[in-house]
Amino acid sequence: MNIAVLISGGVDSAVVVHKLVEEGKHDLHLFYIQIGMDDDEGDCSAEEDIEMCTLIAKKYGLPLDVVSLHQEYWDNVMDYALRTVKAGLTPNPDMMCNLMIKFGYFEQRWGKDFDMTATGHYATTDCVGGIKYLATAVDPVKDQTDFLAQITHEQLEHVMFPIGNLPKSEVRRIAQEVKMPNAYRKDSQGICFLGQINYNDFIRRHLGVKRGPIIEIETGRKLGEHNGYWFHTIGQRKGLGLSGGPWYVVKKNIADNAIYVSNGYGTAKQYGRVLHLDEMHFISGNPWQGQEGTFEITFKNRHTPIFMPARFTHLRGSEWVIESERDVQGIAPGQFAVIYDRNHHLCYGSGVITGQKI
Ligand SMILES: Nc1ncnc2c1ncn2[C@@H]1O[C@H](COP(=O)(O)OP(=O)(O)OP(=O)(O)O)[C@@H](O)[C@H]1O
Repeated sequence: MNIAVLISGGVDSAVVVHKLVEEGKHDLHLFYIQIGMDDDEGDCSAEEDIEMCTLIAKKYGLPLDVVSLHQEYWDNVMDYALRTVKAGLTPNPDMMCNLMIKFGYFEQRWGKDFDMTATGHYATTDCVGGIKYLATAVDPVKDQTDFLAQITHEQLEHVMFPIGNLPKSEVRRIAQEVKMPNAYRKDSQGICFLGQINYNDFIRRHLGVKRGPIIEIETGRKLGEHNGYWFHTIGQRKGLGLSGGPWYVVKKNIADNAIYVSNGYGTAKQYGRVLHLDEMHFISGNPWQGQEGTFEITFKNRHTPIFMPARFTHLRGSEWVIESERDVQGIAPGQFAVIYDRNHHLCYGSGVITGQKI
């Protein structure tokens, strides 16, 4: 098979290369996607990544192309992130990055010329009734299906995740055993390609600062001031600068730039059980097509190893409702809720959270 391998300079995608080479039956072509910062400052982390990718390509005698999707990234992913926070909602840039960059523009320009594209995402695929589904990784802590749940079926058909069936510890062990140049490199952190930049700095640069009140929701008492509702997300605790905490953001009022908070770890205002979804996207089609009623699922509304059991009901069009069996912390409109089967093996897709009723 002719395979395009997306490598980042990190250990996961390096082990993907090793595993595919080991299979001994593929022609591999490595690609590094360059994004760069939004100003034209040099990007040292990219230089280091490219150096690492070059060493990996040399080690296995494989071709490596460094391709740029700089403009596409800023025009799509970051524009989406800014529009979403400006509307008072919570974005998920990683989700959009996979949909639009790694499996979007990359596929259209380069991936399409190969039989398959391989990445180091922690995810798997499974075939049920002749249909390919996205499925969870064996390592629940590393599972990244919640960042992949917007991809299309066409994209899924063309992608493979060669390390999704390995625990992270095993991936590291392989990297050390084969003396991969990055075997001891730290895992990347942060949003997608933006590992190195501070997200708050980015928002500040584009949306500026606008002082507004922080109000205790139960009493209406003003407790302090914030620098703009766009810096705060429902369910968030950090960065409020209030004493006598913990304080959690439980509501935002965009019109008057007010943030509402509630005190204490167990504050009821922080939790909900009902999540309304719109724009529900099923990667491999609606698994309950033609069936009426309520379906048993598990779901996530944030990047966490915990899958929450729930019931899932179709309302109308692309609107669905999740009724969680347990309290859900920080239900943030704009975020995606990712839907899995009851055993959290198959990932069916995701929808955008529009609101909640407690
Ligand atoms: N700059 C890039 N160029 C090409 N592919 C990339 C790039 N960044 C990430 N990828 C691909 O997407 C996968 C998941 O990216 P993520 O940012 O989650 O990295 P990760 O899980 O730390 O993996 P790695 O250890 O390979 O960096 C990577 O394993 C790689 O296949």
